[in-house]
Amino acid sequence: MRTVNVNLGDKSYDIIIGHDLKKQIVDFIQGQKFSRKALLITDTNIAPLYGEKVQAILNEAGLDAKLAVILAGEQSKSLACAEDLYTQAIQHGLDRKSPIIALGGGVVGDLAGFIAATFMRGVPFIQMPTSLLAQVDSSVGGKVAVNHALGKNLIGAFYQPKAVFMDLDMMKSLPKREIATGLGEVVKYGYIYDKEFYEYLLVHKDEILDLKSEAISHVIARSCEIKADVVSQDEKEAGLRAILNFGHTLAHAIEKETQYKKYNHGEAVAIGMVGVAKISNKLGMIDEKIVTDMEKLLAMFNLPEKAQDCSVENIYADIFHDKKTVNGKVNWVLLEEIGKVCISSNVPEQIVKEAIAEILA
Ligand SMILES: NC(=O)c1ccc[n+]([C@@H]2O[C@H](COP(=O)([O-])OP(=O)(O)OC[C@H]3O[C@@H](n4cnc5c(N)ncnc54)[C@H](O)[C@@H]3O)[C@@H](O)[C@H]2O)c1
Ligand SMILES: O=C(O)C(=O)C[C@@H](O)[C@H](O)[C@H](O)COP(=O)(O)O
Ligand SMILES: [Zn+2]
Repeated sequence: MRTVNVNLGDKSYDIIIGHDLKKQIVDFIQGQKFSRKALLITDTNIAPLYGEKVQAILNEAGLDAKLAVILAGEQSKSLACAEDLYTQAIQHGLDRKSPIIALGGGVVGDLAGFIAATFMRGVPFIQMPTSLLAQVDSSVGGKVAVNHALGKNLIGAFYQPKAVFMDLDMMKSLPKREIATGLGEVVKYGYIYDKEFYEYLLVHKDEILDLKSEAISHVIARSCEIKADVVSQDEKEAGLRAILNFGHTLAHAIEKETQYKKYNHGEAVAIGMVGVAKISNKLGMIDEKIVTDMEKLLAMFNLPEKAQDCSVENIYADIFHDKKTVNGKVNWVLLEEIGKVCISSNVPEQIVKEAIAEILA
């Protein structure tokens, strides 16, 4: 078992990574002053696999947790779905000290966290991520949100969980495509922060894809350490935290333009990273070889480098809804070298449009 701490003063919390975390979960909950009524939010794929098992653990810890099951998929990250969950929380009798527990991938985590942040102006929140993407990224750092028709994650908050419990055994039921999507965010950490980690990914790619225990737990723990390190320095994205958005300006536009159906988030991030690497190359910041090596690494992890069914004009229009856009200027996270990025709002329109054209199939 490994523990990574997210150091945020009185909002600090632990990420517990391991197998069979029943004891850790029970001990943690019994050490809190939670009310008995709780809401365990999960989705239609995860409920039959782990819903009752986790409900029983919560019960053993003294909670009366109602299992609330949302439809699996990005479409559920909506205000309509949030409204239904508020109703279930009220009907089950939750109060201000009642915990909300997210058992699922990033969709469940972002949505449940949004409910926890807003229900009764904020109730305790616990993350139990079940997808690789959620374990390496979305369950850590406190970004919670739902989507708006005009863009991704536009309605949300920064709301930290009280604890994150990652059961590595849950990875066994994860479809292969979801492993790849998680690896999209993992690759991101190498490029933005840690060249050694990037090299580890290259050397150990087969063990990672086969979910070999040592390799996958290192990948998850190192990803959490990097994210915790960044978030601890800049919880609310005043500056540094924007590096975690590497590739996301284009990714979110691609997801929206394809109605969140064609590309998973991590796949869109892969394409978006190629896009910003191309922009960085066109600006003379990096050699073309870094871009082609990135394409090769992503392909090794079964990730796409080009997006279908999008137009340059639509993607270009969407990027202005990005949360890093200020006064009509997009703040781009650009690559300086492997392991180092910088932020720049000074990228000519022509270069952006050329790069977008090159990542569209
Ligand atoms: N808050 C953040 O910091 C942050 C970071 C990255 C991504 N995100 C968000 O996360 C979402 C993507 O997360 P995701 O990739 O986990 O998607 P997801 O939640 O849709 O999960 C992917 C699929 O895998 C299934 N699944 C999850 N765990 C499983 C398991 N153990 N066994 C079998 N099936 C399982 C789900 O039911 C779903 O069908 C996006 O909305 C993205 O914007 C948020
Ligand atoms: O935690 C962060 O900060 C991130 O940017 C992590 C991203 O992987 C994640 O997709 C995030 O939700 C995107 O943030 P947003 O502010 O662009 O919605
Ligand atoms: Zn992301």
